[in-house]
Amino acid sequence: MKDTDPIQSAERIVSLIDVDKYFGTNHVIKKFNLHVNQGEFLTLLGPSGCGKTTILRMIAGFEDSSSGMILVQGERVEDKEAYERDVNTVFQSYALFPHMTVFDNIAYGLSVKKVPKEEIKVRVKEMLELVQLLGFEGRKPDMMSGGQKQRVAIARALINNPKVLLLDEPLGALDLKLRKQMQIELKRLQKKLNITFIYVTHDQEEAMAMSDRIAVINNGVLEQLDTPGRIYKHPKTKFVADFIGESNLFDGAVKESKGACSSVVLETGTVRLQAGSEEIPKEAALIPDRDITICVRPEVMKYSKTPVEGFTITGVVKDVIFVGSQYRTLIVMDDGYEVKVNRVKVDKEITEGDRVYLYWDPEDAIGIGTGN
Ligand SMILES: Nc1ncnc2c1ncn2[C@@H]1O[C@H](COP(=O)(O)OP(=O)(O)OP(=O)(O)O)[C@@H](O)[C@H]1O
Repeated sequence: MKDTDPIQSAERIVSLIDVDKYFGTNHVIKKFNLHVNQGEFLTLLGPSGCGKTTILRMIAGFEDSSSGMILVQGERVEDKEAYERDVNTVFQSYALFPHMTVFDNIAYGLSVKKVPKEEIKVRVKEMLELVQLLGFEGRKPDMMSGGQKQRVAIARALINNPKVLLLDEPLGALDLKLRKQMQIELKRLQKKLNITFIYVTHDQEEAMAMSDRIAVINNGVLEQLDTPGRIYKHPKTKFVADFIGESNLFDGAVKESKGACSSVVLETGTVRLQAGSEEIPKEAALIPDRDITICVRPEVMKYSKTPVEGFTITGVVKDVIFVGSQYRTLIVMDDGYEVKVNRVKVDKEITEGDRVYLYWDPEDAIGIGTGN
Protein backbone atom coordinates (compact mmCIF):
# COMPACT_ATOMS: atom_id res chain seq x y z
CA MET A 1 0.00 0.00 0.00
CA LYS A 2 1.35 3.40 -0.93
CA ASP A 3 2.16 5.84 1.83
CA THR A 4 0.51 8.63 -0.08
CA ASP A 5 -2.91 7.06 -0.09
CA PRO A 6 -3.98 6.48 3.51
CA ILE A 7 -7.66 7.03 2.86
CA GLN A 8 -7.78 4.06 0.48
CA SER A 9 -6.18 1.69 2.92
CA ALA A 10 -8.55 -0.62 4.77
CA GLU A 11 -5.66 -1.67 7.02
CA ARG A 12 -5.18 1.80 8.38
CA ILE A 13 -7.55 2.50 11.18
CA VAL A 14 -6.16 5.84 12.36
CA SER A 15 -4.22 8.32 10.28
CA LEU A 16 -2.76 11.71 11.08
CA ILE A 17 -1.74 13.66 8.00
CA ASP A 18 0.33 16.84 8.27
CA VAL A 19 -1.15 17.58 11.68
CA ASP A 20 -0.01 20.73 13.47
CA LYS A 21 -1.02 21.92 16.90
CA TYR A 22 -0.41 25.30 18.46
CA PHE A 23 -1.24 26.31 22.01
CA GLY A 24 -1.23 30.07 21.52
CA THR A 25 2.08 30.70 19.79
CA ASN A 26 3.58 27.48 21.13
CA HIS A 27 3.96 25.06 18.20
CA VAL A 28 3.76 21.72 20.02
CA ILE A 29 2.98 19.23 17.19
CA LYS A 30 4.83 19.75 13.93
CA LYS A 31 3.64 18.36 10.56
CA PHE A 32 2.87 15.05 12.16
CA ASN A 33 2.22 12.04 9.91
CA LEU A 34 1.28 8.68 11.35
CA HIS A 35 -0.70 5.69 10.09
CA VAL A 36 -1.88 3.12 12.60
CA ASN A 37 -2.85 -0.33 11.33
CA GLN A 38 -5.91 -2.31 12.38
CA GLY A 39 -5.13 -4.62 15.32
CA GLU A 40 -1.70 -3.24 16.11
CA PHE A 41 -0.27 -2.09 19.41
CA LEU A 42 1.32 1.23 18.63
CA THR A 43 3.11 3.26 21.28
CA LEU A 44 3.78 6.98 21.29
CA LEU A 45 7.06 7.30 23.17
CA GLY A 46 9.06 10.36 24.09
CA PRO A 47 10.23 12.56 26.94
CA SER A 48 7.88 14.61 29.07
CA GLY A 49 6.36 17.50 27.15
CA CYS A 50 7.13 16.14 23.65
CA GLY A 51 3.43 16.08 22.73
CA LYS A 52 2.29 12.48 23.26
CA THR A 53 -0.85 13.31 25.23
CA THR A 54 -1.76 16.11 22.85
CA ILE A 55 -1.66 13.68 19.91
CA LEU A 56 -3.82 11.18 21.78
CA ARG A 57 -6.30 13.88 22.78
CA MET A 58 -6.58 15.07 19.18
CA ILE A 59 -7.39 11.52 18.04
CA ALA A 60 -9.92 11.15 20.89
CA GLY A 61 -11.58 14.49 20.10
CA PHE A 62 -10.73 16.20 23.41
CA GLU A 63 -8.43 18.65 21.65
CA ASP A 64 -8.72 20.34 18.22
CA SER A 65 -5.84 20.17 15.77
CA SER A 66 -4.67 23.50 14.32
CA SER A 67 -4.30 22.08 10.79
CA GLY A 68 -3.99 18.77 8.94
CA MET A 69 -6.28 15.75 8.77
CA ILE A 70 -7.21 13.09 11.31
CA LEU A 71 -8.93 9.97 10.01
CA VAL A 72 -10.52 7.09 11.86
CA GLN A 73 -11.45 4.14 9.63
CA GLY A 74 -10.86 6.28 6.58
CA GLU A 75 -13.26 9.04 7.66
CA ARG A 76 -12.23 12.52 8.66
CA VAL A 77 -13.13 13.17 12.29
CA GLU A 78 -11.90 16.71 12.97
CA ASP A 79 -15.50 17.97 13.07
CA LYS A 80 -16.85 15.06 15.09
CA GLU A 81 -17.41 15.21 18.84
CA ALA A 82 -15.44 12.79 21.02
CA TYR A 83 -18.48 10.56 21.60
CA GLU A 84 -19.09 10.30 17.83
CA ARG A 85 -15.66 8.78 17.20
CA ASP A 86 -15.19 5.02 17.38
CA VAL A 87 -12.44 5.34 19.98
CA ASN A 88 -12.32 5.09 23.78
CA THR A 89 -9.73 6.40 26.20
CA VAL A 90 -8.17 5.00 29.37
CA PHE A 91 -6.35 7.52 31.57
CA GLN A 92 -3.63 7.15 34.17
CA SER A 93 -6.00 8.50 36.81
CA TYR A 94 -8.61 5.73 36.14
CA ALA A 95 -11.39 8.37 36.17
CA LEU A 96 -13.82 5.92 37.78
CA PHE A 97 -17.03 7.14 39.42
CA PRO A 98 -16.20 6.76 43.14
CA HIS A 99 -19.82 6.48 44.33
CA MET A 100 -20.64 3.67 41.88
CA THR A 101 -19.88 -0.03 42.24
CA VAL A 102 -17.53 -1.81 39.87
CA PHE A 103 -20.58 -3.23 38.06
CA ASP A 104 -22.14 0.20 37.55
CA ASN A 105 -18.84 1.74 36.50
CA ILE A 106 -18.35 -0.89 33.79
CA ALA A 107 -22.03 -0.80 32.77
CA TYR A 108 -22.09 2.99 32.51
CA GLY A 109 -21.56 3.32 28.73
CA LEU A 110 -24.24 0.77 27.95
CA SER A 111 -26.72 2.27 30.46
CA VAL A 112 -26.34 5.67 28.79
CA LYS A 113 -27.10 4.01 25.44
CA LYS A 114 -30.20 2.42 27.03
CA VAL A 115 -29.08 -1.12 26.30
CA PRO A 116 -31.53 -3.63 27.89
CA LYS A 117 -30.65 -4.58 31.49
CA GLU A 118 -30.31 -8.31 30.77
CA GLU A 119 -27.83 -7.65 27.98
CA ILE A 120 -25.86 -5.27 30.21
CA LYS A 121 -25.58 -8.01 32.85
CA VAL A 122 -24.20 -10.50 30.35
CA ARG A 123 -21.72 -8.05 28.84
CA VAL A 124 -20.44 -6.74 32.19
CA LYS A 125 -19.87 -10.34 33.27
CA GLU A 126 -17.89 -10.98 30.10
CA MET A 127 -15.77 -7.92 30.81
CA LEU A 128 -15.18 -8.90 34.45
CA GLU A 129 -14.00 -12.27 33.24
CA LEU A 130 -11.75 -10.69 30.66
CA VAL A 131 -9.98 -8.46 33.19
CA GLN A 132 -10.05 -11.19 35.85
CA LEU A 133 -12.25 -9.35 38.33
CA LEU A 134 -15.20 -11.71 38.70
CA GLY A 135 -16.53 -11.39 42.24
CA PHE A 136 -15.60 -7.71 42.55
CA GLU A 137 -18.77 -6.32 40.96
CA GLY A 138 -20.26 -5.04 44.22
CA ARG A 139 -17.15 -3.15 45.38
CA LYS A 140 -16.60 0.57 45.25
CA PRO A 141 -13.35 1.83 43.63
CA ASP A 142 -11.84 3.03 46.93
CA MET A 143 -11.86 -0.55 48.20
CA MET A 144 -9.57 -1.71 45.39
CA SER A 145 -5.87 -1.59 44.58
CA GLY A 146 -4.44 0.59 41.82
CA GLY A 147 -4.06 -2.36 39.47
CA GLN A 148 -7.63 -3.50 40.08
CA LYS A 149 -8.97 0.03 39.54
CA GLN A 150 -7.11 0.26 36.26
CA ARG A 151 -8.58 -3.06 35.14
CA VAL A 152 -12.07 -1.69 35.88
CA ALA A 153 -11.22 1.40 33.80
CA ILE A 154 -10.08 -0.84 30.93
CA ALA A 155 -13.21 -3.00 31.16
CA ARG A 156 -15.35 0.15 31.16
CA ALA A 157 -13.67 1.33 27.97
CA LEU A 158 -13.76 -2.07 26.25
CA ILE A 159 -17.44 -2.78 26.88
CA ASN A 160 -18.33 -0.21 24.20
CA ASN A 161 -16.53 -2.40 21.63
CA PRO A 162 -14.34 0.44 20.39
CA LYS A 163 -12.32 -0.10 17.22
CA VAL A 164 -9.46 1.77 18.86
CA LEU A 165 -8.46 2.06 22.49
CA LEU A 166 -6.36 5.07 23.43
CA LEU A 167 -4.34 4.61 26.60
CA ASP A 168 -2.58 7.54 28.27
CA GLU A 169 0.10 6.25 30.67
CA PRO A 170 -2.45 3.77 32.06
CA LEU A 171 0.11 2.05 34.32
CA GLY A 172 1.85 5.22 35.47
CA ALA A 173 0.42 5.15 38.99
CA LEU A 174 1.37 1.54 39.71
CA ASP A 175 4.49 0.24 41.44
CA LEU A 176 7.11 -1.48 39.29
CA LYS A 177 6.09 -5.09 39.99
CA LEU A 178 2.40 -4.54 39.37
CA ARG A 179 3.23 -2.45 36.35
CA LYS A 180 5.17 -5.31 34.78
CA GLN A 181 2.37 -7.75 35.51
CA MET A 182 -0.22 -5.39 34.02
CA GLN A 183 1.94 -4.91 30.93
CA ILE A 184 1.65 -8.63 30.22
CA GLU A 185 -2.07 -8.64 30.95
CA LEU A 186 -2.76 -5.67 28.71
CA LYS A 187 -0.78 -7.12 25.85
CA ARG A 188 -2.62 -10.44 26.21
CA LEU A 189 -5.96 -8.63 26.19
CA GLN A 190 -5.06 -6.61 23.13
CA LYS A 191 -4.03 -9.68 21.12
CA LYS A 192 -7.09 -11.64 22.23
CA LEU A 193 -9.54 -8.91 21.27
CA ASN A 194 -7.60 -7.78 18.20
CA ILE A 195 -8.40 -4.15 19.04
CA THR A 196 -6.02 -1.42 17.95
CA PHE A 197 -4.22 0.09 20.94
CA ILE A 198 -2.58 3.50 20.78
CA TYR A 199 -0.57 3.72 23.95
CA VAL A 200 1.26 6.67 25.49
CA THR A 201 4.26 6.22 27.73
CA HIS A 202 7.58 7.88 28.49
CA ASP A 203 8.95 4.54 29.74
CA GLN A 204 11.02 3.04 26.95
CA GLU A 205 11.21 -0.42 28.53
CA GLU A 206 7.44 -0.54 28.69
CA ALA A 207 7.22 0.53 25.06
CA MET A 208 9.75 -2.10 23.99
CA ALA A 209 7.99 -4.87 25.90
CA MET A 210 4.48 -4.21 24.66
CA SER A 211 4.46 -2.61 21.22
CA ASP A 212 4.24 -3.91 17.68
CA ARG A 213 5.58 -0.51 16.58
CA ILE A 214 6.87 2.52 18.42
CA ALA A 215 6.60 6.15 17.32
CA VAL A 216 9.49 8.01 18.94
CA ILE A 217 8.61 11.67 19.35
CA ASN A 218 10.92 14.56 20.17
CA ASN A 219 9.64 18.08 20.62
CA GLY A 220 6.48 17.51 18.56
CA VAL A 221 8.33 15.80 15.70
CA LEU A 222 8.11 12.11 14.75
CA GLU A 223 11.75 10.98 14.83
CA GLN A 224 11.23 7.32 13.92
CA LEU A 225 8.37 4.85 13.50
CA ASP A 226 9.50 1.25 13.61
CA THR A 227 9.37 -2.10 15.39
CA PRO A 228 11.05 -2.22 18.85
CA GLY A 229 13.88 -4.35 17.43
CA ARG A 230 14.66 -1.98 14.59
CA ILE A 231 14.38 1.09 16.79
CA TYR A 232 17.02 -0.43 19.05
CA LYS A 233 19.29 -1.92 16.41
CA HIS A 234 18.86 0.69 13.76
CA PRO A 235 18.12 4.10 15.29
CA LYS A 236 17.84 6.69 12.55
CA THR A 237 18.74 9.74 14.61
CA LYS A 238 21.00 10.58 17.53
CA PHE A 239 17.97 11.38 19.62
CA VAL A 240 16.51 7.89 19.08
CA ALA A 241 19.87 6.21 19.74
CA ASP A 242 20.20 8.11 23.00
CA PHE A 243 16.59 7.84 24.15
CA ILE A 244 16.08 4.12 23.45
CA GLY A 245 18.30 1.88 25.52
CA GLU A 246 21.76 2.97 26.51
CA SER A 247 24.34 4.11 24.04
CA ASN A 248 27.84 5.41 23.60
CA LEU A 249 27.80 8.09 20.92
CA PHE A 250 30.86 9.30 19.02
CA ASP A 251 30.84 12.13 16.47
CA GLY A 252 33.35 12.00 13.64
CA ALA A 253 33.95 11.96 9.91
CA VAL A 254 34.61 9.06 7.56
CA LYS A 255 38.31 8.93 6.63
CA GLU A 256 38.44 6.08 4.18
CA SER A 257 36.42 3.03 3.25
CA LYS A 258 37.80 -0.25 2.08
CA GLY A 259 35.32 -2.91 1.11
CA ALA A 260 32.59 -2.91 3.69
CA CYS A 261 34.76 -1.42 6.43
CA SER A 262 35.26 2.28 7.06
CA SER A 263 37.80 4.07 9.12
CA VAL A 264 36.24 6.95 10.96
CA VAL A 265 38.19 9.82 12.47
CA LEU A 266 36.95 11.23 15.75
CA GLU A 267 38.52 14.15 17.59
CA THR A 268 39.91 11.63 20.04
CA GLY A 269 41.28 9.04 17.59
CA THR A 270 40.38 6.59 14.88
CA VAL A 271 37.77 3.82 15.02
CA ARG A 272 36.21 1.36 12.60
CA LEU A 273 32.74 0.77 11.32
CA GLN A 274 31.38 -1.88 9.05
CA ALA A 275 28.64 -0.94 6.67
CA GLY A 276 26.59 -2.72 4.11
CA SER A 277 24.28 -4.84 6.24
CA GLU A 278 20.63 -3.89 6.50
CA GLU A 279 21.20 -2.50 9.97
CA ILE A 280 23.97 -0.12 9.01
CA PRO A 281 23.19 2.41 6.31
CA LYS A 282 25.90 2.13 3.72
CA GLU A 283 25.29 5.59 2.39
CA ALA A 284 25.92 7.12 5.81
CA ALA A 285 29.00 5.10 6.61
CA LEU A 286 30.95 4.87 3.41
CA ILE A 287 31.11 8.36 1.97
CA PRO A 288 34.53 9.87 2.67
CA ASP A 289 34.51 13.13 4.66
CA ARG A 290 30.89 12.68 5.54
CA ASP A 291 29.97 13.56 9.12
CA ILE A 292 28.75 10.58 11.04
CA THR A 293 27.72 9.62 14.56
CA ILE A 294 28.63 6.16 15.74
CA CYS A 295 26.44 4.45 18.30
CA VAL A 296 27.88 1.53 20.24
CA ARG A 297 25.65 -0.13 22.82
CA PRO A 298 27.28 -0.85 26.23
CA GLU A 299 26.82 -4.60 25.84
CA VAL A 300 28.99 -4.73 22.70
CA MET A 301 31.58 -2.15 23.81
CA LYS A 302 35.02 -3.66 24.42
CA TYR A 303 38.29 -2.60 26.01
CA SER A 304 41.82 -3.95 26.10
CA LYS A 305 45.07 -3.09 27.82
CA THR A 306 46.89 -3.45 24.50
CA PRO A 307 46.13 -1.64 21.22
CA VAL A 308 43.67 -3.16 18.77
CA GLU A 309 44.14 -2.72 15.02
CA GLY A 310 42.14 0.14 13.55
CA PHE A 311 41.28 1.70 16.90
CA THR A 312 43.25 4.42 18.70
CA ILE A 313 40.81 5.78 21.27
CA THR A 314 41.59 5.30 24.93
CA GLY A 315 40.21 6.12 28.34
CA VAL A 316 40.75 5.65 32.05
CA VAL A 317 38.62 3.25 34.09
CA LYS A 318 36.63 5.34 36.55
CA ASP A 319 34.23 2.91 38.18
CA VAL A 320 33.08 -0.68 38.13
CA ILE A 321 29.59 -0.87 39.58
CA PHE A 322 27.51 -3.97 40.27
CA VAL A 323 23.90 -3.20 39.37
CA GLY A 324 22.24 -6.52 40.19
CA SER A 325 22.08 -8.22 36.82
CA GLN A 326 25.42 -6.99 35.48
CA TYR A 327 28.65 -5.10 36.04
CA ARG A 328 28.83 -1.64 34.62
CA THR A 329 32.25 -0.18 33.86
CA LEU A 330 32.64 3.55 33.26
CA ILE A 331 35.65 4.62 31.21
CA VAL A 332 36.44 8.32 30.89
CA MET A 333 37.99 9.45 27.62
CA ASP A 334 40.47 12.34 27.49
CA ASP A 335 37.75 14.73 26.29
CA GLY A 336 35.69 13.86 29.37
CA TYR A 337 33.14 11.62 27.60
CA GLU A 338 32.07 8.68 29.77
CA VAL A 339 31.90 5.37 27.94
CA LYS A 340 29.64 2.68 29.41
CA VAL A 341 30.46 -1.01 29.21
CA ASN A 342 28.05 -3.64 30.54
CA ARG A 343 29.14 -7.19 31.34
CA VAL A 344 27.47 -10.12 33.05
CA LYS A 345 30.74 -11.12 34.76
CA VAL A 346 33.25 -8.92 36.50
CA ASP A 347 36.61 -8.49 34.74
CA LYS A 348 39.31 -9.05 37.36
CA GLU A 349 42.02 -7.87 34.96
CA ILE A 350 41.16 -4.19 35.22
CA THR A 351 40.83 -1.81 38.14
CA GLU A 352 40.03 1.83 38.62
CA GLY A 353 42.73 4.10 37.20
CA ASP A 354 43.84 1.71 34.44
CA ARG A 355 44.22 3.16 30.96
CA VAL A 356 42.52 0.99 28.32
CA TYR A 357 42.03 0.97 24.56
CA LEU A 358 38.39 1.13 23.50
CA TYR A 359 37.18 -0.89 20.52
CA TRP A 360 34.33 -2.96 19.16
CA ASP A 361 33.54 -5.44 16.41
CA PRO A 362 33.01 -3.15 13.40
CA GLU A 363 29.69 -4.84 12.60
CA ASP A 364 28.35 -4.01 16.07
CA ALA A 365 28.62 -0.25 15.55
CA ILE A 366 25.64 1.66 14.21
CA GLY A 367 26.32 4.53 11.84
CA ILE A 368 23.96 7.46 12.03
CA GLY A 369 24.30 9.94 9.16
CA THR A 370 24.01 13.58 10.07
CA GLY A 371 22.85 14.58 6.62
CA ASN A 372 25.96 16.63 5.90
N1 LIG B 1 -3.92 22.91 27.45
C1 LIG B 1 -2.69 23.34 27.17
N2 LIG B 1 -2.43 24.66 27.07
C2 LIG B 1 -1.20 25.11 26.74
N3 LIG B 1 -0.12 24.30 26.53
C3 LIG B 1 -0.32 22.97 26.64
C4 LIG B 1 -1.61 22.42 26.96
N4 LIG B 1 -1.50 21.08 27.00
C5 LIG B 1 -0.21 20.79 26.72
N5 LIG B 1 0.49 21.93 26.50
C6 LIG B 1 1.92 22.01 26.12
O1 LIG B 1 2.11 21.21 24.96
C7 LIG B 1 3.33 20.49 25.02
C8 LIG B 1 3.05 19.00 24.89
O2 LIG B 1 2.36 18.56 26.04
P1 LIG B 1 1.86 17.05 26.21
O3 LIG B 1 1.06 16.97 27.47
O4 LIG B 1 1.20 16.61 24.96
O5 LIG B 1 3.24 16.29 26.37
P2 LIG B 1 3.52 14.78 26.84
O6 LIG B 1 4.56 14.28 25.91
O7 LIG B 1 2.25 14.03 26.91
O8 LIG B 1 4.14 14.99 28.27
P3 LIG B 1 4.02 14.09 29.62
O9 LIG B 1 4.78 12.82 29.35
O10 LIG B 1 4.69 14.95 30.64
O11 LIG B 1 2.57 13.87 29.87
C9 LIG B 1 3.99 20.88 26.33
O12 LIG B 1 4.92 21.90 26.07
C10 LIG B 1 2.84 21.39 27.16
O13 LIG B 1 3.28 22.36 28.08
